[in-house]
Amino acid sequence: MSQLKDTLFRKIEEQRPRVTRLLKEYGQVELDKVTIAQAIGGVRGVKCLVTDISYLDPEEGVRFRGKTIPETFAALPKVPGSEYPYVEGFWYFLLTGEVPTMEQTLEVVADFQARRPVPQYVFDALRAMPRDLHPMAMLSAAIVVMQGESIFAKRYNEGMGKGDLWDPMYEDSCNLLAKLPAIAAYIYRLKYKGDTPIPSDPELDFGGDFAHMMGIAPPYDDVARMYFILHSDHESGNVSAHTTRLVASALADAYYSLSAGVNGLSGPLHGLANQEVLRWIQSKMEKLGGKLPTEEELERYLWDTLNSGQVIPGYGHAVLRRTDPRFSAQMEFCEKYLPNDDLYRLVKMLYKVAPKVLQEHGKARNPWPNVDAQSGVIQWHYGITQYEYYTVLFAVGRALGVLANITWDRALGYPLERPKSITLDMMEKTAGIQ
Ligand SMILES: CC(=O)SCCNC(=O)CCNC(=O)[C@H](O)C(C)(C)COP(=O)(O)OP(=O)(O)OC[C@H]1O[C@@H](n2cnc3c(N)ncnc32)[C@H](O)[C@@H]1OP(=O)(O)O
Ligand SMILES: O=C([O-])CC(=O)C(=O)O
Repeated sequence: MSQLKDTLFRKIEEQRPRVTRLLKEYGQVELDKVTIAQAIGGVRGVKCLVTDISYLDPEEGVRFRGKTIPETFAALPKVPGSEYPYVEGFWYFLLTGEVPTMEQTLEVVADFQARRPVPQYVFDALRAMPRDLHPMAMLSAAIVVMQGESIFAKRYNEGMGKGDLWDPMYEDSCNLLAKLPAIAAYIYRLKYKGDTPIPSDPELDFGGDFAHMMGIAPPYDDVARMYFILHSDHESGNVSAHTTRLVASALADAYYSLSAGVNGLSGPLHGLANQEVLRWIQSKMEKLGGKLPTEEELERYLWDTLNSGQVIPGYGHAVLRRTDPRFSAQMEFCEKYLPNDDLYRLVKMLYKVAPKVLQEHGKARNPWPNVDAQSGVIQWHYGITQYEYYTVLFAVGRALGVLANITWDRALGYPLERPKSITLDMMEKTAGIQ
């Protein structure tokens, strides 16, 4: 058994009695109450999910396994000559909560390299799709088309007991993760680079190989590592994480579950917002003949967008109540590597103007930027100007978090998710209206 799997199993055995005790001795303790506004309003704020992979504090932002973003970057082993950690070491950390040594990290790197080859039929399937299909639809289809590879589904059909299902879920998760960079890069080169895929370099790490297959020179390898880690997890109530987990709760395998989660990420209020930010900015610049808007022009554009009933993409959040630290982490990167980039200057101007406008508008509970307000700019700078592709990058990162979550869900024996619904009549009766 690998050191990662061994450590994971030890951690699982530590956590199982905690769940059993909570259920048996404290199962009736109330965690929360649900109001009518919450039931109608997307279950906002109701504490009814459990995960240890990450936690989102409204003021502080996300912590992965208890560590803030800067703490996470500082703690994990770095790729030699790079400023950012191995994605593989981060996977070890997300799964186990332990910071791996360099040796443990390199074991995962080698394990992922061995799992990396993508079945030819995935590429054939991608080639058979309409070339103008959205890259998120291509990614979701490429993931689900591999469902026949699922070890989880095989073991389940062979009658494997519930308590052991975490093992094939872990195996499927590692297999899927290791293949995602090649699939994502293939989609990019097929759609936007004249059908010129670049084969994987078996010596490279997850982020390095992705940059290589995209055909983009360093420091894009570090951009990829940073990007995948930043987008990985945001506790389990967000649409992509929750969808993945919900589907997996019916004991669907990782291929079905991740494909479903990727579909959820494709909504413009969720992961697609990063493409929308660029689309929104570009549309203004086109109207100005390619010029950057002034602060006044930008403010007017913000009001025009709001007055036409649309949202300002990249701003607001269902949980956060301050600037997203993932936005700040990317801003730090921009300050260092692309301080004079026009688009970055515009994003900074937007950061100055938009919160004021949103506050004055008075609807959004959080007028501050989220991760999506910043991430497209970096990609654009390194040549990925096809903004409809940005959510694919988000999805590769998000796979780390959601696959860690569903592995743990099976380890802790969490059951089928099935909240109760009521009718409007019943709700009115409860409210004393009828
Ligand atoms: C990775 C991620 O998923 S991060 C989020 C990415 N999404 C975006 O950036 C899209 C723009 N933002 C939004 O649409 C929202 O802020 C969401 C979807 C992220 C959160 O939604 P909610 O939790 O419902 O936010 P909130 O409680 O603040 O909403 C209250 C009102 O303010 C509006 N509002 C919230 N954010 C914005 C915004 N950026 N621009 C305009 N209006 C907004 C909501 O649409 C809602 O209006 P309504 O009462 O007419 O329905
Ligand atoms: O937490 C959320 O609801 C949305 C988000 O930022 C993410 O999933 O990364």
